[in-house]
Amino acid sequence: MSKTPADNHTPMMRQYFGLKSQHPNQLLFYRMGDFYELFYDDAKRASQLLDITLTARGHSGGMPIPMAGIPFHAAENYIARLVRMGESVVVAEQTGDPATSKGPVERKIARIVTPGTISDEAFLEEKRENLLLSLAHQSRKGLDIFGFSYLDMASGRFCLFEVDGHEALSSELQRLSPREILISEDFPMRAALKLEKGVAELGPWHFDYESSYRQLIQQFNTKDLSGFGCESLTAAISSAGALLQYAKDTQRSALPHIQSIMVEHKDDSVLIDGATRRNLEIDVNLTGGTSNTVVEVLDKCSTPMGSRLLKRWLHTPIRDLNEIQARQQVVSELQQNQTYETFEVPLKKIGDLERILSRVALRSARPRDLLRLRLALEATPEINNLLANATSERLQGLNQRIHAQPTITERLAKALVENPPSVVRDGGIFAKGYDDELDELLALSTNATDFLAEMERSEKARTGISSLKVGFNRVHGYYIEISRLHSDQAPVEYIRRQTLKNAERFITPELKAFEDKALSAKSKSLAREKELYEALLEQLNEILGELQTTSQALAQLDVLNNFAERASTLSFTCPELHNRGGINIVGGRHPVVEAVISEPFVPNDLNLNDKRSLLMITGPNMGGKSTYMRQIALISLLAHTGCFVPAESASISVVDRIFTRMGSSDDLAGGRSTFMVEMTETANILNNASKNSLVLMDEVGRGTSTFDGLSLAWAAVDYLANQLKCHVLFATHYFELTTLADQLENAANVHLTATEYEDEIVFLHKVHEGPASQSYGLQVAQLAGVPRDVIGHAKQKLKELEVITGIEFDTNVQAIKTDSTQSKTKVKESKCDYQPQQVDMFAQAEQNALKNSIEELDIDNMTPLEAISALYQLKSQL
Ligand SMILES: Nc1ncnc2c1ncn2[C@@H]1O[C@H](COP(=O)(O)OP(=O)(O)OP(=O)(O)O)[C@@H](O)[C@H]1O
Repeated sequence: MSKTPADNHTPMMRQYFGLKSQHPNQLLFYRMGDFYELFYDDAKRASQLLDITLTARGHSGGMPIPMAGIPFHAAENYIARLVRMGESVVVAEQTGDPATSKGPVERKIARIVTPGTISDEAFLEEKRENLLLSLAHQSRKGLDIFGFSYLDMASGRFCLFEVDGHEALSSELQRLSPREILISEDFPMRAALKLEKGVAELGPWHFDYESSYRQLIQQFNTKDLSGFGCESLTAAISSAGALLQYAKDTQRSALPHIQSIMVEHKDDSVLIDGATRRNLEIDVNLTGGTSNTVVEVLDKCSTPMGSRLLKRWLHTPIRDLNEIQARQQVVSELQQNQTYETFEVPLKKIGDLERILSRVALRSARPRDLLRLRLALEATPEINNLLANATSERLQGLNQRIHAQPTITERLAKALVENPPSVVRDGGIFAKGYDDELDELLALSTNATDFLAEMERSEKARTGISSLKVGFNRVHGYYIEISRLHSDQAPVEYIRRQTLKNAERFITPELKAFEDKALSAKSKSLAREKELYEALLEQLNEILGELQTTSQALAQLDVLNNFAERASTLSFTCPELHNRGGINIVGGRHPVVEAVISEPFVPNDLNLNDKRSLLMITGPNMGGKSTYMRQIALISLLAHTGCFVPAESASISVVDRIFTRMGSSDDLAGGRSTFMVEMTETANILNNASKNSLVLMDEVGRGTSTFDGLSLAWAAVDYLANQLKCHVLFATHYFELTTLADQLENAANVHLTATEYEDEIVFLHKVHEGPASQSYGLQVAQLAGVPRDVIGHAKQKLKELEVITGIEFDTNVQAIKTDSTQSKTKVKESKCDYQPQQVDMFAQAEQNALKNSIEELDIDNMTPLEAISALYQLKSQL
């Protein structure tokens, strides 16, 4: 930014600084004729981000002005790119007339585009909600309380809730994955949030509780907030006030589509922390992409709003049995006779009704939005008809909420041309016959020549003057010209306008009226179209509430219909949900792995109950342990959304939380090593799991030394089984832990099988009772392409360890084939008898080394000093 005193700047730059000072953190697009120009730091930043030329526009205050320019017709494209990068853009338009302006043309901020407040279709991702989140912090009774409120501007969905603690804060941030976050400048956890892009820091007064409260009651036109059940959520209310004001400022209008505020109760949903959400790859895979995710397999919704609602359901599984069962009933009903197919066609016509309605409310809907709205409304009676025969209560309820709107549908059909333009500005929106005045104006501007020729013909006939002509000139406008010879025959109502050498020119009241109309017909028709358009929006806004209800019901119907289609296509079954404890699954499958692999997926059972609440899972590398555990979590998660599940049958007790501690990744940016991350996640589980939680832990303890790791894993299993008594699947390569499972009353061992057949190892991916026998680590390493020399060396080393420990290891590294289709009659399963190997092996090796060291000591020839130092050395080997 320029450091020169304002007085030294040109008047235009002074105007620029005036506008810029109101938006210091946003990129200011300053309109200059056919360009938007950015100056100083904004120019530098935009040129970097958009890869556009950084140049200079003259001097001001004695210094060159860095400038980057964008042609105005291409601006939307650049703005969209910037917003996607998390930037906010402020557009200043010329509002004065350059011809009459003294000094710089007047300019005003015309719009503000920020990542979290966009509603324009071009800027939005179809299947992703675009959330603006606001966060406020309070310390209450020594707890860190975080007030959340978030708004999906493109649908008007506005929610709030509170959580305590940092873990919950980051978990919620991950669940909501907002595009823009508002925090107070004094928000204490700014750094811990690790937020860089899309964070707007506002003055603390924006979060003032009293004014926030007022903001909210004004928005909803209520006396207080008790009707929304959020009176006690003071931190959340503070955040919501800041959010609402920010949203209004950016839209520069009221927000009529925000009609209510919803309180999220954490007890209503199955809590899923950030790590679990990542591990389960709900809509984002572990590498950050969207392929091979649950959503990819599950989303065949007919409308974008259905796709977005589906994601929301998957991220917020519910615990209310009645609600789950209501959804299940609908899925069953729609699945019968493939009823879902009949809904797909009309649902596809509904399109993105939800977002169109928001643009209607914000008065930013485009003519094509209205066309799509019309098509959507035209499809609703068909859906009503289909639902008329529904038997489930939920479907009947949805039918009542889907309001066909014959009056407005008819009006839209009459109003709009077949192919409306993309913007209102250029007109051409309304069909002939919709508005007489507009028709006339359009006829005037397009048929002026016809009108004049017709007038000339009729006037000639009426007056009998053959030399009569109707013409136009810029100075005098329209006229009737009669040659001097015949001018005295002009009818009395002809008013003389101009006398030429050989002719007289006249005007008539009719021609004058035509002139008035024709000259301004174009601008008048545009103005009339705008007027009609606004009236149409106004009329739509009068029934906005009903339209929103309709669109919400249609989105629900779409998701449930999609569940029915998926259940049929992918052979999912309806799970039984209850509160009796335990999880029983027969023939369960992993929905994503099943869809991806070319071989048939091997289904597996699960039986967890009070007497068997913890399963210790062992088995060879590549055996399918992680897949098995993840499939249990996913089946459980899907069941809590009302979706059917990939299993032959499933009976699942409602869980309060799903925890997973799987895979390993470090968090170098956050200053945490792999082991630290692993332990933080473990601590979170041990501190927060309850009897009703489902806990999946994979290879806990492997990130540190064998003994430390084993001891930690041992103690964790003991705590989970004895203290927490939750449902636990614990996969491990520490075979020692299988003895613990034998000792614990409510734990059992299961293992995944592999078998050797004709010098080949075949992974059967089948879960059996009892512990596994070996890891096949070297074989898997060879399969992974570890060089033969290294495998050979490893085999040798294993042999040496065998000699030291006296234990015989399996070094028979054969050619390995992962073929689960191998006929089981041909293969002989490896025995599953427990042979403690790994840890004992190291323990034995260390004991032997210590023994050798003692034996090597020549005590007779040692000085006392040498003896004591040898003793220290031995002790250090313990
Ligand atoms: N039930 C199954 N049916 C068919 N293929 C399966 C099954 N389970 C796993 N697989 C296949 O085996 C591969 C390895 O599975 P997974 O990663 O679950 O093994 P793991 O036992 O966890 O291995 P590691 O101990 O090395 O982590 C999967 O990528 C999948 O292709």
